Amino acid sequence: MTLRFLTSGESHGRGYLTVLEGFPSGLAVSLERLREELARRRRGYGRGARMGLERDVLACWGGLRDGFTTGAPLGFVLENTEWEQWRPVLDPQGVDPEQAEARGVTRPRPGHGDLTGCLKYGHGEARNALERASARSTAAWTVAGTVARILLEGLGVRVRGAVTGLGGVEISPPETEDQWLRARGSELGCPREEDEAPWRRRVDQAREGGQTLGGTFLVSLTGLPPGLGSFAEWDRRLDGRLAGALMAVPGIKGVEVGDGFRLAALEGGQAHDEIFPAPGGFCRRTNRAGGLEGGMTNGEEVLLRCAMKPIPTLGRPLRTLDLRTHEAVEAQVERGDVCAVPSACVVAEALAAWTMACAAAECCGGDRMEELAGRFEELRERGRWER
Ligand SMILES: Cc1cc2nc3c(=O)[nH]c(=O)nc-3n(C[C@H](O)[C@H](O)[C@H](O)COP(=O)(O)O)c2cc1C
Ligand SMILES: C=C(O[C@@H]1CC(C(=O)O)=C[C@@H](OP(=O)(O)O)[C@H]1O)C(=O)O
Repeated sequence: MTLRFLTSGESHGRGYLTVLEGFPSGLAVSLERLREELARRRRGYGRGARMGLERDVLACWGGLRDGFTTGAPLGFVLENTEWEQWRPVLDPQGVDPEQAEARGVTRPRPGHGDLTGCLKYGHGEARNALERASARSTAAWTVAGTVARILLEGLGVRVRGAVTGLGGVEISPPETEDQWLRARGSELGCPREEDEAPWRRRVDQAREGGQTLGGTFLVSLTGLPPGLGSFAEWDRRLDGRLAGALMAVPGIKGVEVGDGFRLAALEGGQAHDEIFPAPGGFCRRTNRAGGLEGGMTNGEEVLLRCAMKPIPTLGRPLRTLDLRTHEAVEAQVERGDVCAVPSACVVAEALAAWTMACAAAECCGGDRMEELAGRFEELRERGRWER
């Protein structure tokens, strides 16, 4: 069994549809929980005006009855509350030509999908491209990922995230459970209060200069048994699948597993996590591998670090070409975010959860949650190896 999801929708369109398939019956899914993660995804000092104007209005279309999955495909609708204003520009059956022209984007923004989207799909201006390239779609992904996260929680697996750098101001990763918890609730995704003020100053400084920022964040998954994923084929390797999922978050340019790039400079004797006997089994004293060896979970914490590039829409625009006149111009200035790293972290948590839930479902199968949970527990037992 595998899980899959598809979405349809545009950034300023009517909203997003998300259809999820392959979930077992009997999983308790609370819409409030989905709304909580959607609210987290909107967070962040440095997000633009739109976050204040709009709400994520979520409804379930199918697959849930009285709070439990039935085994049927799950459908969710996320309405865009600004749709009526945009209808003349984006109506599926007849737009107002004047309004569509006025909202055309002919000066593509370097760093966004505008130019290549036009070339690829044959559009004369970038409205169609940016509507689907926009990270607004990550709200729909967050819905799917949160259902996966709820499934993982039912198996005793936890997913956490924390921001570790904004605009070059790096901080140390969370060290305690309280710091992870603080990061979860903080609008900056920040594990420690004292680290927030320098980040806010950095965002203010960028905004005043018409600039934007990127940053770094961590995603952690704990409570995993050894043996999810496989080395049997390249596309079953879980490190590749997780990195691919996180790399798909708009703006992410780097993903590191465990000590990642730092391992390259070490000798083997310093780089690997030695295995020691422990009462009833074995243990590790380090986790440089980030919980993944041979394309499989090894039972340690899975730790992934992502780097996000600065937002491409700048108040002080970059040089580009006009798609109609081919003259050198400045890129289109749209309202936008100065920094979206804390939001991207929530999306990455959701996609990491999705990928891990797929691996769990593939490994343990089952039409009912109790079957999946039972087999997952067997895997855990096996992994204990009398630990
Ligand atoms: C939550 C979130 C919000 C974003 N907000 C904006 C924005 O307001 N303006 C913008 O130009 N890019 C924004 N981006 C980044 C673009 O979506 C991204 O840079 C673009 O899709 C190209 O990324 P890629 O080259 O990694 O695919 C945002 C990204 C995320 C994850
Ligand atoms: C709407 C969201 O993010 C949007 C992602 C985005 C982009 O270009 O990726 C551009 C901005 O939209 P607009 O140009 O309409 O202001 C963000 O607000 C969201 O996260 O819900």
